[in-house]
Amino acid sequence: MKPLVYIARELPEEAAEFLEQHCECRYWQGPGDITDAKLAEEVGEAEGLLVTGTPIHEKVLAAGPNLRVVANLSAGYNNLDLQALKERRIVATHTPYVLDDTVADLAMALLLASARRVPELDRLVKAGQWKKGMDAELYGLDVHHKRLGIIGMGRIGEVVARRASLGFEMDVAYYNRRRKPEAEERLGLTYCGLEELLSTSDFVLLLTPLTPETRHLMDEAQFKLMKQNAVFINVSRGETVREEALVKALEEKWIAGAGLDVYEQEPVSPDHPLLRMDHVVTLPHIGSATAETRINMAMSAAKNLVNALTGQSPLDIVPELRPYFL
Ligand SMILES: NC(=O)C1=CN([C@@H]2O[C@H](COP(=O)(O)OP(=O)(O)OC[C@H]3O[C@@H](n4cnc5c(N)ncnc54)[C@H](O)[C@@H]3O)[C@@H](O)[C@H]2O)C=CC1
Ligand SMILES: O=C(O)C(=O)CO
Repeated sequence: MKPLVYIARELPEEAAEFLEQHCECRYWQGPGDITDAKLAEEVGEAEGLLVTGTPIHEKVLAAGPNLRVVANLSAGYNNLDLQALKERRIVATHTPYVLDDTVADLAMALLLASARRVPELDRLVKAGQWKKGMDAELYGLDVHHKRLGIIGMGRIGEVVARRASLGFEMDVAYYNRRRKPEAEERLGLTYCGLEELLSTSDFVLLLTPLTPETRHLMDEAQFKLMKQNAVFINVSRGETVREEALVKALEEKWIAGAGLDVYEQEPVSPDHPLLRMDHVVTLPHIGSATAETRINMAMSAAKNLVNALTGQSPLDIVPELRPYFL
């Protein structure tokens, strides 16, 4: 008999077909995105769950007595209560590596768009406001040969660093939980403390996971350290930044601008002050959202789910749970 799995989101055809071959699949039918409360109602006898971002905590796990695996269709897994999973001996997986290039491209796109004011000037042209001779107040900032400070030099951080260093000849500095001498050598990176990184970088890119240590890592004190002509880019999770502090930093011109893919509340409220600022580029959490990469991520999550249910070791067990399942 095939194991029963509950799929809490839409999947590309390839991944759905693969899962159907190996599992009996039940799907969330909507409306809208599933909530943790709804998931607790739906899980029933399922042995496996496939989710993106839905909070998975004790109440959800307790509602599914047969659960053996939670496959998270994303690289970040801050939606998972790891302690509850560990106590119930339920393995959890994520989808690293397959999205690194795509997310790094998006980080560079945000950096370039913010520095060269691409969305703002696009709006100006389309509004028929292009006058001959460009006002100096619309000039942007150079990217090439500037200093990029990356906070969180992991898989994606390294791919961004390669683009910035080799492509744009930027001077790349980084701050990380641990130093990476091999990457320093290969990519010409400079390691520095957080304060030094913030006070010397022209662009600051946040790329850490969301954890209790990184929650509100960027607060008033950190924005105050940044240079007045520096730009802040966030591609990690919204809650790594105290948004109120970012708004203040932008309103009071402690920094020159920001490029954001993620927010404390998603979708961000339409009346959020950040959306009224021309010097802020806002994207709707699309770091990995290309057709090709979303298929690869879905296949990765599906294979992890099937492996776990058929007694093979899943490839991408979240690091904190590996010691208990490998
Ligand atoms: N905007 C988007 O669509 C996407 C966002 N992400 C976010 O990016 C994050 C990073 O992804 P990866 O590079 O794959 O993860 P990773 O685990 O390879 O890298 C994270 C790095 O952050 C460092 N780090 C962790 N805590 C830290 C701390 N307190 N201080 C300094 N450094 C710390 C780690 O040592 C590691 O080097 C994900 O956890 C996710 O939240 C990932 C993919 C897409
Ligand atoms: O993978 C992730 O962590 C995302 O945020 C979406 O791709």
